[in-house]
Amino acid sequence: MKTDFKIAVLPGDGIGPEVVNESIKILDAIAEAFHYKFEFKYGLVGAEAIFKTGNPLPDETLEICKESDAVLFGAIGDPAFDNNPDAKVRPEQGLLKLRKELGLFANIRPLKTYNSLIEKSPLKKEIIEGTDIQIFRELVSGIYFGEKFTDEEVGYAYDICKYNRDEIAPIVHMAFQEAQKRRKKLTLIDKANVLDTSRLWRKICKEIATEYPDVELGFMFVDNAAMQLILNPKQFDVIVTENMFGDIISDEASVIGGSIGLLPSASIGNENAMFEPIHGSYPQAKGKGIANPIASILSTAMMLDYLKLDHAAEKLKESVEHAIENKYVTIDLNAEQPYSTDEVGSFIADYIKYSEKTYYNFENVKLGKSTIV
Ligand SMILES: NC(=O)C1=CN([C@@H]2O[C@H](COP(=O)(O)OP(=O)(O)OC[C@H]3O[C@@H](n4cnc5c(N)ncnc54)[C@H](O)[C@@H]3O)[C@@H](O)[C@H]2O)C=CC1
Ligand SMILES: CC(C)CC(=O)C(=O)O
Ligand SMILES: [Mg+2]
Repeated sequence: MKTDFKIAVLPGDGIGPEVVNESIKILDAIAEAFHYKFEFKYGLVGAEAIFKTGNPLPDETLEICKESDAVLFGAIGDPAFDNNPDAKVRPEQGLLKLRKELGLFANIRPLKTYNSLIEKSPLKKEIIEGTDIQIFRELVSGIYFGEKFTDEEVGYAYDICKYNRDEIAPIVHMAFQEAQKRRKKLTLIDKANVLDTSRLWRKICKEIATEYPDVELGFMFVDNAAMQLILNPKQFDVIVTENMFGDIISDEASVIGGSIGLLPSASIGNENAMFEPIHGSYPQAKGKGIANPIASILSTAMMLDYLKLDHAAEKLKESVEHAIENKYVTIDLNAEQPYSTDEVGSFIADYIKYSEKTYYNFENVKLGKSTIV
């Protein structure tokens, strides 16, 4: 079994470095508890990379990612660019190019509720309790990657949305396969009453559905889906959707869980994989130690799953649940007694180390083997 892993670490901008730092702390704890070795190689991306090199995705960063077993990504984005519509080079271009170059066609965004956080959501308890959704967002095509044009003088611009079968079918298969492992319900969210691209998605979904007869396939227009997600989220099991709709509805859906700072994601390709919170660089919080690190930490758990370190991934998810159940959370989830980004990360890391050692001791005593710790 492989025990040594090369991890590319791209902290990025704003709160990116702070939350990724907690993920590294967690991986150090996992390495100690499970006897794995993680070798970290850091790369520049986003605004930080533009400031230092003029390029939002330097070649060296891409190389580091391609040579790694997995990529851990923080967030990019900076007000210097958000407030300047004339900027020709932008941090977001670095992230988009990275996803494209690594072929990360499927962005998987799980969403669930935690019993101790139910009251944190502005939505009613009976509506959200027990919500468990997997959003499969297409990540390297669609309007974010189509041809663009701006004529500032006349005030004219466009962004083209294009899809072809090869860009749609792989993620649809993935979503069907996930639904088969779960409650066997897949919903395509689209705008097929208006968009040709959406009609193509529907056609391909219907064709592929014949290969998964045990899964119930449904369709919903994105405007209705935006409403249904907060009116009745439990009707959804697995959602599959195009790039921009997936981006928007997943931020909306994060309200169900209580904070966007909880939502992780895995961006999967045929040869590479990257793990990133769904949130952005939250520049207002930069350096204040208030950012919720759990989205990054749960993205790390998804990375451990991807690396087939199942026991470590389970332990990490259990440790996060333990922190949440004990209200060891940041200000977005507990304004009365908030813990800092660093304190939440350390609490989770310590739980991994302590409880894993206890676990091994217990097992060894039971099985009569020599003690590992
Ligand atoms: N994947 C990425 O790197 C993304 C980057 N961005 C970039 O991030 C910058 C800021 O964009 P916004 O639209 O403000 O989105 P954002 O996700 O950074 O922040 C929106 C709001 O979500 C909350 N939030 C976000 N992360 C949180 C965390 N870890 N803990 C607690 N609360 C958290 C805050 O209330 C914040 O005001 C922009 O430059 C944007 O382009 C936006 C989305 C994704
Ligand atoms: C900043 C965008 C490129 C990405 C985004 O909002 C996301 O992936 O959630
Ligand atoms: Mg987004």
